[in-house]
Amino acid sequence: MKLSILGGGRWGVALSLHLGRLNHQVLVYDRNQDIVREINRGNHPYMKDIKLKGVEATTSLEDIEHYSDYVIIALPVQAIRGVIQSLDLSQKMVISASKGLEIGTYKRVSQIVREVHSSAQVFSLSGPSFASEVSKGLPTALVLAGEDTDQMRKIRDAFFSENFRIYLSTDIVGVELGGALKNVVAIACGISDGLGYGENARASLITRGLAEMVRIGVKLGAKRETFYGLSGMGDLFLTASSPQSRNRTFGFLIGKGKSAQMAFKEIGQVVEGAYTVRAVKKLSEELSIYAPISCAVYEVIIENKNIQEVVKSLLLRPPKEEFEVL
Ligand SMILES: NC(=O)C1=CN([C@@H]2O[C@H](COP(=O)(O)OP(=O)(O)OC[C@H]3O[C@@H](n4cnc5c(N)ncnc54)[C@H](O)[C@@H]3O)[C@@H](O)[C@H]2O)C=CC1
Ligand SMILES: O=C(CO)COP(=O)(O)O
Repeated sequence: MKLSILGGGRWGVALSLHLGRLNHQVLVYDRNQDIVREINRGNHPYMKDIKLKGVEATTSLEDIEHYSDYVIIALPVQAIRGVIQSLDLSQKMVISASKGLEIGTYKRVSQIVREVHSSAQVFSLSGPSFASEVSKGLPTALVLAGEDTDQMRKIRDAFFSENFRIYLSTDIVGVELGGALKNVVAIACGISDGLGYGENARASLITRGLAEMVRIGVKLGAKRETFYGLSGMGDLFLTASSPQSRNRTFGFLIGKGKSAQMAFKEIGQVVEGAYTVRAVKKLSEELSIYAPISCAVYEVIIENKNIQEVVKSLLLRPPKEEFEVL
């Protein structure tokens, strides 16, 4: 199969290597000439010791348009609308592998794609999957969500390997929201770790953060159970507890006293939760969704409020009266 990938960052390249190993032909698009050159010369840091003939890269969106009916999106979410407006995706099968919400519109990636290209078929690939591990072919399990189950099976079969298990879901809302919302909770966990609050605090944030993700998700039309699977709890657990995560690291640096600007600079890669948090804050206000952890993250990284005071008011908020499962 031929597939194109929008985005030659860590995730786009890791996916291209996985697909290349399965003998698919892959064309990666990125605006950065240096990345495109590295991929074409086979000297990208992820390509050491891997020689694949079928993986190429381009800076031309026109090349992408003519290459394949299957287009994977692995761009930072805030860049997606701008890039796909310059492409005709109307007859394409679009697989979003990006995780986040668009600032301003609060839209999920599949909604952005459908808004720009109403007849495109859109799927979401999500779950616990650090790019560095996928690039090395280490075992990973993901969820592919969408509406057209025949097409989903076809994509699943093309991507599937013993080290890349794919489960299917028809709850694209829940799968996309799980991938987007967990990044904000991971920032909260990073802040807590950076402040030295310990593992009890982190476990509580993960668990109550999941409750918050469920509340937001259900209100937006997702199925509750989806958040207890790979694309929800699975990815939350990975991102919130691993030093490999950019979102957790971003929070960690802030907990250690750095400003958001300094933390962005130090990481030098996309930190999706730092954008998604703006959408979550607005959604929680407009839809009256109780999301104290995400709102605390917003106060620290966007409003620059005193971190100790934000944490204190988070911990001192009144106990919940109602009985809950979580
Ligand atoms: N890195 C990971 O482990 C995983 C990342 N993801 C998701 O994939 C998406 C991309 O993440 P990464 O690849 O890690 O980011 P990255 O920071 O490594 O790379 C982003 C790439 O996008 C390119 N780019 C940015 N704006 C562009 C534009 N307007 N036009 C063309 N190219 C543009 C940059 O040149 C860069 O190569 C994010 O939504 C992330 O949450 C999902 C699963 C795993
Ligand atoms: O989504 C990811 C792993 O599933 C990557 O998380 P980070 O963007 O925080 O590194």
